[in-house]
Amino acid sequence: MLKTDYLSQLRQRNPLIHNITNIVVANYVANGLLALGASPIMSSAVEEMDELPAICQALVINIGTLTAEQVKAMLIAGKAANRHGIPVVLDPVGVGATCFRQQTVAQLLQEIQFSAIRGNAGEMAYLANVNWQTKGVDVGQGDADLDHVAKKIAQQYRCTAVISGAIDVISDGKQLAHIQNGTPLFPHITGSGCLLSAVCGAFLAVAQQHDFPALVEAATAYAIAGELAAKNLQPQQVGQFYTALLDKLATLDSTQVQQLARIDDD
Ligand SMILES: Nc1ncnc2c1ncn2[C@@H]1O[C@H](COP(=O)(O)OP(=O)(O)O)[C@@H](O)[C@H]1O
Ligand SMILES: Cc1ncsc1CCOP(=O)(O)O
Ligand SMILES: [Mg+2]
Repeated sequence: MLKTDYLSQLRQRNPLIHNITNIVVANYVANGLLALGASPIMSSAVEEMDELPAICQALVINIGTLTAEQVKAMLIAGKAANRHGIPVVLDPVGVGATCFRQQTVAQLLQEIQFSAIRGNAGEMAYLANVNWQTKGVDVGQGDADLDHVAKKIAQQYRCTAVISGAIDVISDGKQLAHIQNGTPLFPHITGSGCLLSAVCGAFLAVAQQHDFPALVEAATAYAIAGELAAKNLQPQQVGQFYTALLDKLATLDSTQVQQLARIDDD
């Protein structure tokens, strides 16, 4: 049962969301945030990383196509965001794939306080040091206890962990929520997880530190937008889904989200 309506506040307040993200999805994420009612700025120039957190309401750090220059930018921006008290989201894209990603994520987690970490089960199992067969940036294979993984990450990094998948698992280290909404079409477009991480940032931007309920609503609203976008589409109509998701993010309303939400919260 969803009792919050941060979506309406997001639409009213149009929060400015700073994204340090990857070259694969930047345009799609910007359009997805705009459709939802937020205002995106995509930037990773070290020259402006100290200034942006003063005018933004959240920062989203995504390591998808990481460079040494971007690492510097992420550290400056993340620390400045902490000083300004704005929420920071980490999307550890493909963290298990290379040493560079592993070392960078370890440093980011060491030096920046994140409000949320959002990844697929492969990425989050890696962060929890739990066995999983990762596959690049995709989810890979495994049978880990994702409730344990989410709680462990949330406790270890004093944040809220969002593990996306057929069932999203969200925990603040104590509470747990399982979101059944979504569509199998999601994993067939690139950027679906990166956009979810940015949507998490937009909801945190208006949540006044009520992170857990805001992230439950963010993941539920996003999954429902996908469900509605996938209606009447064939499994191979991935291009239609890609654009229909933007349309549904633009037209989604809180009543729909509350009516269609399928959440088991413990
Ligand atoms: N098999 C699935 N069935 C339904 N929804 C899914 C499935 N896999 C992922 N999703 C949804 O897709 C969105 C992106 O998550 P995911 O694909 O896990 O991220 P990533 O692209 O980082 O791997 C989330 O809203 C998640 O709930
Ligand atoms: C394919 C790819 N390679 C580096 S980043 C990226 C996009 C990943 O996007 P998502 O995690 O949302 O699927
Ligand atoms: Mg991803």
